[in-house]
Amino acid sequence: MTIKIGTRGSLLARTQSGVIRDQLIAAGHPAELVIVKTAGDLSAAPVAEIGIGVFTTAIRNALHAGEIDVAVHSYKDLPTAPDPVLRIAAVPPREDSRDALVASGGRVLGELPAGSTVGTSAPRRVAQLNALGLGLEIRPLRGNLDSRLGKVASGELDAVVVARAGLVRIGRADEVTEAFDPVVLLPAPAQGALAVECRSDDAELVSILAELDDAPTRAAVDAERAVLAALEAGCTAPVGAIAEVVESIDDDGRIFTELSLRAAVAAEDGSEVIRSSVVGPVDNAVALGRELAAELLDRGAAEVMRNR
Ligand SMILES: NCc1[nH]cc(CCC(=O)O)c1CC(=O)O
Repeated sequence: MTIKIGTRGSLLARTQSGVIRDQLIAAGHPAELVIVKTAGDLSAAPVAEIGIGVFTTAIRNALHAGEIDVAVHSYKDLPTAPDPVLRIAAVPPREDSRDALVASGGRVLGELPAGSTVGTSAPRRVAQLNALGLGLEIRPLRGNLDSRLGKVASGELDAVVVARAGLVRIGRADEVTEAFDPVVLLPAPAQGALAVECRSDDAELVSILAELDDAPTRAAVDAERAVLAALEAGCTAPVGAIAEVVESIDDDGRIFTELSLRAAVAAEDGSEVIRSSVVGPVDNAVALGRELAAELLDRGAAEVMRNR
């Protein structure tokens, strides 16, 4: 039986699903891509208007209906609420999680004069860019990566901000003029990671896909998404989070691994940013995320997010 992998039709989606297909084939499991159209492909409206799950609902429906066996999602596009009959059977090793600037003339952010136009529709990016106080003119931006980059090439915009992982996957990482340190721009929870999903009752596929799982990546995205879920915020919320498995040394000089998690909530006009961080056991990722969210809420995160 050939494993049917459902994917969106964009170059990015086909490329990242193609990598999973090739890995399955290499492991001796015949597999093929099936293109599924999603609401996010049919509308150019901002994601905040079309709603959470615009890129993933149609693909999940195809999985429910048995039209496909596996779905490959950009993890950050998935709603935080788990699907009762589906399972994320693998989270492969993460690509670069950082946001990236693509500016004309090879410029970095600090070289853009006040009044420069920067395209992005993600409230999280808008909020954090505004908070830098550089006087940038933020312009709405949607569509596939190719058309976004085209707006810089054509001179319509001075720059755009996109996920670096997307450009790496489609072979255009060389167009990045600055990759933002998370201190400047905290990425979306799970940015740069993939979620490989199948029906939970498909035991054979669950175990085949488990081979593609990367435990440190899974721990990191679990923590980041726990922050988002506990803030009751979706993928369009002005919430950034990044977790990394780091090495620490205990009192006896022994090296051990821990999960380091940072998160930020920002008002869309950039007037307020609340940041916090926590370090804890890798096997406690979700609890760590909830702990950090509770601290952000204590410090007024709900108020800041409402201020949009
Ligand atoms: N919201 C759309 C989306 N979903 C995943 C990626 C990029 C790849 C990734 O983060 O894994 C993008 C584009 C972007 O944010 O620039």
